[in-house]
Amino acid sequence: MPTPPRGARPVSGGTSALDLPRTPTGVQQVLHALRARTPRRGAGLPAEPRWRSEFVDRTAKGPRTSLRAFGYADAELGRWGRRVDDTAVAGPLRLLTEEGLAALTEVCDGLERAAGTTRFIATRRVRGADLLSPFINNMIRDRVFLLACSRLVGVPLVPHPLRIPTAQINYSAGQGRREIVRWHRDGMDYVFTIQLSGEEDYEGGRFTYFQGRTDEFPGDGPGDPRVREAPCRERGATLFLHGSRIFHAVTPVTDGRRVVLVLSFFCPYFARQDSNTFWHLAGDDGIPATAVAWLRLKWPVRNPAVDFSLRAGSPVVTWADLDRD
Ligand SMILES: O=C(O)CCC(=O)C(=O)O
Ligand SMILES: [Fe+2]
Repeated sequence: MPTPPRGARPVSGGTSALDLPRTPTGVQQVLHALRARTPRRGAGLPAEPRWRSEFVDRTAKGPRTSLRAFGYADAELGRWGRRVDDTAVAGPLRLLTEEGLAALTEVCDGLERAAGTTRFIATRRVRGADLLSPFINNMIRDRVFLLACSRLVGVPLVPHPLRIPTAQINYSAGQGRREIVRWHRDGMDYVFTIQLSGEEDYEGGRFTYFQGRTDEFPGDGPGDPRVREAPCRERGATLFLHGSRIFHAVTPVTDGRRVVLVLSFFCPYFARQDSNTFWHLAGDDGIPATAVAWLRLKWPVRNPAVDFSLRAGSPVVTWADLDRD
């Protein structure tokens, strides 16, 4: 059995996490795509603070677990020369300073009024938050921020060129509807979550993942010891997950309010391995918006680092940039 990442512990409540529903597949997934609409663009959003590069904590460091510990074989890992794409989980850690975190929280609170629901994976959320917020846009396209993220994962990262799923804010409240994140794996390979509320703000809402290969999920069924909780309930806690290779879910928020920013990145050098499928994306955003984004992702390139950075509206990040100055 693979060893749990440092700091991870079996999910509290034991078997209950595996009872969460799973994201629809097959015909149900196509039905979601037909019903989904392009995310709304809200007018009249509140003024927000300005992003500053100094908000990045350049000393950010934290525990790291390899995809091998999830049962993936060497031959299944992406490679570019001697570099290997093998980070499964990194963190939790703090990526932003206290001041940066306060500013980001203010921005995401202000965007809540633009939140919609699709019930495909998560309930209430804002997709394409960087298309609404100059702060989030400048943050995820800031070279200092991108270098910090790239170094934590060990591969060059730029914002995902699909754009709509690049920056997403999940809001869950303990009243009324049962707000959960179903068991799923992301279409995205490189996903960071930043907690914008702390454990004092809500009950439940535990980030849960399956420490095994995706084709082994749901493993031995309820009570599988590979279902683990990531210890990231502190405000500001940032967790990297190789989203497409790890099943994960969030248990229901039963009281209070939980807000999480989910950022998806892309490694230009591994563009061919990008795990998104058309229908997974269309289930969230509808077919017309996905068709346009899909072309942006799949059109052939000459220099991956340069071309995909242009497509993502980002500064270029190369392998050489991973080595500290
Ligand atoms: O809300 C969270 O903590 C993570 C949600 C998630 O996995 C997702 O939106 O893909
Ligand atoms: Fe996810």
